[in-house]
Amino acid sequence: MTELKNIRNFSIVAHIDHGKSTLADRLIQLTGTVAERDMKEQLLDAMDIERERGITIKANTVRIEYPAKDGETYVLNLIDTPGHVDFAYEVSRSMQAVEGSLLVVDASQGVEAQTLANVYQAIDADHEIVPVLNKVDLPAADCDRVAEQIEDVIGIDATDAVRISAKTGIGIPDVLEAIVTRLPAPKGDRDAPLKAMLVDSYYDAYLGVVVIIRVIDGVIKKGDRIKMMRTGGLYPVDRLGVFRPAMQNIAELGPGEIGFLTASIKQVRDTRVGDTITHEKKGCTEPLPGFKPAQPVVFCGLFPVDSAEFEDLRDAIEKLALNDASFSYEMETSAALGFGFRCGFLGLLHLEVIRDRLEREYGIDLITTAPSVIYHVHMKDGTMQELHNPADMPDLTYVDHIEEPRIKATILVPDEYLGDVLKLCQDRRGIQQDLTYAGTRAMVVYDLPLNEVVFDFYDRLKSVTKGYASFDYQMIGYRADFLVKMQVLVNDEPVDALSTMVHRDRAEQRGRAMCEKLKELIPRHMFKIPIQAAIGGRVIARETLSAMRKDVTAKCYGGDATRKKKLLEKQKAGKKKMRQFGKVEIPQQAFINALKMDD
Ligand SMILES: Nc1nc2c(ncn2[C@@H]2O[C@H](COP(=O)(O)OP(=O)(O)OP(=O)(O)O)[C@@H](O)[C@H]2O)c(=O)[nH]1
Repeated sequence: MTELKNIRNFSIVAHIDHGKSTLADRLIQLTGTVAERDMKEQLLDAMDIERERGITIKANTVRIEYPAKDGETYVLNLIDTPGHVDFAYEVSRSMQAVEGSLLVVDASQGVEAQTLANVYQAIDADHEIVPVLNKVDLPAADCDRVAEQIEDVIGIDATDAVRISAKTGIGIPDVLEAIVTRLPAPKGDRDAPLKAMLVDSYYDAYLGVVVIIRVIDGVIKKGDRIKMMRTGGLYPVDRLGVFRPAMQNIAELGPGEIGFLTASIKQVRDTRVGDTITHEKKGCTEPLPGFKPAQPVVFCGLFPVDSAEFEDLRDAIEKLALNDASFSYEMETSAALGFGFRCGFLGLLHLEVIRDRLEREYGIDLITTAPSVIYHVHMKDGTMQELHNPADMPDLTYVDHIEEPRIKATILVPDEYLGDVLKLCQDRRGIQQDLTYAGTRAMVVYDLPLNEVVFDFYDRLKSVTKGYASFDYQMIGYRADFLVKMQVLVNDEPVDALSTMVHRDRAEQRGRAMCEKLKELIPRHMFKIPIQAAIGGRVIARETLSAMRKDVTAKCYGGDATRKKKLLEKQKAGKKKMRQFGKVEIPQQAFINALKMDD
């Protein structure tokens, strides 16, 4: 066990491509955690395993031993954090598990959108922050300007920013010294009852569920019987260890330490990020504050393009769910799409990640239906139903009112794009709460319906701001509004998968846009296809996709007029038949693209 004063726990925050992974590799290499000649092999190994098992190894924590200039040897624990708003809760938990952050900024680029979102999380967690200017080897690097920018925009002192090149190795020893001298040691009480935070967990094919923990107080040993305070689960600790970065067993973990345990836990679902782990007997009484169970907020249907692949899809979804507690699913059938699953996600990125993995790793072509949020449908008899799928909307005569989830969205944007951002938020039924400036960046806070954000808000925001806006949100609760279910009828048949909930005032506009889009997206058939949007029984928008005309008379060179007429009549009858029974083929991308609004 390491003494508290010789431990430093930290994370690295950075914008994509600013060099976070390269720096982490360098730190590991320089401290001999991995012998030089093993370096490549080690990293490759991990990737192979990842590929082989078809899972992402989530545990990106590593323990480094560093003999500092003061003659003492320090244990440095690095925790990697996911970098997207969907995982904001996971990020905030990992941030709680460490005392400091390295803020890596590319000295040739400067502070960018994600730098801000991530660094504010670190500030919220009361971290000591060491700014690191990376890529000083590049001719375009301008450390003084970027240091000034960090001070202006983020408001932290950057006079002592460490200047490095993670690529060539310049300055890496200074980073290690800065970690030891500028970040605080953790606090904790060895003699208090065990209190540890569950930071993360993942499924390993050989070891089962591996749980990453940060010990706050007390000591955990192999063989101890532990209790998860939120879920109530009781387990004996089979194995205790640290990542260096390969797994290494260890006899005990004390206050301030970060490591992993395995305890015959069957599924990742049985572990909850942010839970408090203590001893079954003589445990601590108060769990750690701030625990929030992962709650899916965005739902959509996933259907196989080829219905024969339904069983494969089921297998794949079950496998993914084992490793992801925040993802939920249940079977669903749709008249248009057959058998599939209604799945719940933490947000849109999460949805995309899962969909991508199903397609790429499991080779299943999918139809994704319109994402939806959970509505609260208040019935006239005083009861409330949660609506996850617009297709399940109860009969309106029994409905009193409908509430929708709202979010508080914080957007940081260079001021030249502010106008576009305000317009976008306004278009999405946003209510402005705040507008302030930090340097040349504006920070706007909006109260927005989640419904208006789940679809393509983030894409639109990125496109109107050329990628310079950062966006973060939190749920703030439910509020009633005039919401209706809009159905889409293709060839007079309602297509459930295209049903959406919309605000009544926007329904016509949305309906029209959707019908126009579908007209472009559905290929012509041999018959005429009406495409309609309707609320209840009332059609509010309509387009007609004209038929592909097959000229049956073309073959009758000359010939007499009656024969031509006969043939045309036959064709008409045939068309009628098809119109009646005809099945319209709606291409896969139509389900998603029809909903993209061009504002
Ligand atoms: N010239 C130069 N290139 C660097 C330096 N550090 C990193 N790079 C390069 O920058 C690119 C991004 O580096 P990564 O370490 O993958 O960045 P990251 O922040 O981890 O990016 P993500 O993993 O995508 O979040 C890579 O091509 C690196 O080789 C540096 O000091 N100098």
